Amino acid sequence: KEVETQTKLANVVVLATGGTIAGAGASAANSATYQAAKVGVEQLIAGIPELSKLANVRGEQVMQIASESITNDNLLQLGRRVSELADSKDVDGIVITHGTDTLEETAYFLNLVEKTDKPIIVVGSMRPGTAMSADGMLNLYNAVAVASSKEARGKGVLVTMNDEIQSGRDVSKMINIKTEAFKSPWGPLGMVVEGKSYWFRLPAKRHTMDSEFDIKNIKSLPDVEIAYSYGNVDDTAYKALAQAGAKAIIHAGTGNGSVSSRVVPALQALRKDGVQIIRSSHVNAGGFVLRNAEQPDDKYDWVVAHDLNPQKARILAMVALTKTNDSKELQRMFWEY
Ligand SMILES: NC(=O)C[C@H](N)C(=O)O
Repeated sequence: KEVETQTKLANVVVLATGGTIAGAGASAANSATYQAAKVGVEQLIAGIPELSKLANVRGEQVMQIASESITNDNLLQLGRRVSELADSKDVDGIVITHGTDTLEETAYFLNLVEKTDKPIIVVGSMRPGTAMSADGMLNLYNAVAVASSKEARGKGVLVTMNDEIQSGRDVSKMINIKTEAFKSPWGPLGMVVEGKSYWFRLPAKRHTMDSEFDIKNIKSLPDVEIAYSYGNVDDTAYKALAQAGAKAIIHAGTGNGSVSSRVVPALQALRKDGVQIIRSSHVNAGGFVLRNAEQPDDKYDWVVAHDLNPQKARILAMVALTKTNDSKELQRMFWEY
């Protein structure tokens, strides 16, 4: 009996959303020119017969889109379905196939709002399945392997790309033309090799079970927008975004989230009008914005995004604003998550 329970395969659901992992090109030479979101989840699963040795796998097509087109409503729809499945007794782990362009945003969103310690793995590919040396098959195999493992429980939402297990909070797409596209400034949590996971570190930030956010209590997400900074920038974009209704503006700043002197007065005025100003950095290998460095955040009542890049800062700001509009509370959340 004991042997029987030990060898019982986990039940893993693959939720498919589209992306290049479901992409198809005209020829095997097309690694970069193809259409994303073409292949259905049943075909993806059927293409990897070895999955049946890892887990009892079933698929669900939640949507079929390229991830650059994901909306807040799509995020909520996916988040709710993940939550329903996580609550179900006959589901042990969940894999989400996703386009890589916004994979880091979805993974972080789920990491914040899913109240479960069951493994949730988000996975994509850099090449369509029709291409030579396509990476989707192995990435998905690895995702199912991690989703069906007991060791992956309680580690927050994870991403399996290029044999690495990354924290969904930390990981970002750093380059768009290589299969080693996904990196975290703080390193991967582990490796997955031939269906077995090897762990090296744990996430330190609050997530899933330890999060104060719950998808079940989120009806809609507020409008949070990003304005990109560079030399010669002016305040046009910031003002336009606020006028269009943004509740918070993520300043995708240079360096330490620094703000051009041409923009500072507009941001001070917008904050006085109630818009939250959140300073992040768009430096490539990962920013690290410190409070009251470069700008007097205490004086202006601005928030800093810590090490979150602008697109991840937008996700946390949206989720946080469903609970509070107090800038001190927002700052606490930016340190803790
Ligand atoms: N590699 C990819 O998946 C890119 C694609 N544009 C997507 O995010 O859906």
